Amino acid sequence: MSSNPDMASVQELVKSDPSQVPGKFLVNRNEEDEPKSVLSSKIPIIDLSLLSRGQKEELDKLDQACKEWGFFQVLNHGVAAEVLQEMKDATAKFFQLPLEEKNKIRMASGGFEGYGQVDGVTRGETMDWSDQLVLTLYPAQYRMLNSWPTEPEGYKEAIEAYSSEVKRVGEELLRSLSLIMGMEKHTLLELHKELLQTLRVNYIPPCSMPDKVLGLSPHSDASTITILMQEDNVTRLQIRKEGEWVPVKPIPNALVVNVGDAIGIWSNGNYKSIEHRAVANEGKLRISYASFLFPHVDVEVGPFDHMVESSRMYKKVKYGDYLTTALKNKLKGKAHTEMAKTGS
Ligand SMILES: O=C(O)CCC(=O)C(=O)O
Ligand SMILES: [Fe+2]
Repeated sequence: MSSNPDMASVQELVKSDPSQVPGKFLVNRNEEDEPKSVLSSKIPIIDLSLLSRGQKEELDKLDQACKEWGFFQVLNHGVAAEVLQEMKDATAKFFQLPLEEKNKIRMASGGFEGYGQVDGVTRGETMDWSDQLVLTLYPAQYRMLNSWPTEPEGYKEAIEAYSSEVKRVGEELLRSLSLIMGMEKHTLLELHKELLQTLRVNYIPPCSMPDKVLGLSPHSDASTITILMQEDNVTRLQIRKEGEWVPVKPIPNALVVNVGDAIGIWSNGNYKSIEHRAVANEGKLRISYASFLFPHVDVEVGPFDHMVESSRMYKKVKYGDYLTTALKNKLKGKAHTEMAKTGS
């Protein structure tokens, strides 16, 4: 992801002329590409409090969810509703600030943090119908504080409060994942050397031609896991299940979790890091909050021997190299995963 400082934000574009959709945003979407909602209600729901107690049935459910879906919604995660709400309220206020104000923390060209857009046009690709705010949260010493919003008042604190809760939930999930992957509770976390956490806020404005654009192009996440907060009552996230797009209907106060590529590789593909995308809609703005948890760049990620049944689907890759490839291939389906495949 890189950002062109001269490019107006999608939000500004809509503000100046809601009927206008420049060609660089137009994508070809055909009939098969349209979502089928029949499977929506089947997306697994996991109770974190049961996982934390080590309840066998819930762990089995998590195992199934990772194998069959790679996506699940988490309830009883213990994050206070106010913490979620304050994050949403402060973020809404941030995006309402004038462009000059948001531009104070504009993502540098070729950089990854701050306020900006996913710019694919320079690579001959279409652009996503969204603006972003990207920040590194943990380890705290990696924070680039000059990319952090100084307004609205209390936003930094809201981000911090929300993210420290996401970290707790993430670590809890990684302990359960470690168990269902046949290891000690702490093994997976230890393998990370350092657990990194980045936040991407996705701002998808309404669009007069919602079927002709994508809020976020199809991609799988390069992370270990991703923890996503959606808005209630706005369904925009779709996940690819057996070739079909399945909408993920928000459950109030639930967190959506997906298996990222690192777990996909460690589990030799037993756990699915699946493609997902976000669509726009004519009437309503939608903001989402994706927290990516991932290992230190020096960590070698390869299939665990005990999870390889017949053939090894992936080779060992240095996570930093993998991440760089993923960032360069930004949101191009699963193209970036090729580098870790055996035979590549
Ligand atoms: O907006 C969403 O629901 C999905 C966000 C996402 O996939 C991402 O930021 O990687
Ligand atoms: Fe994603």
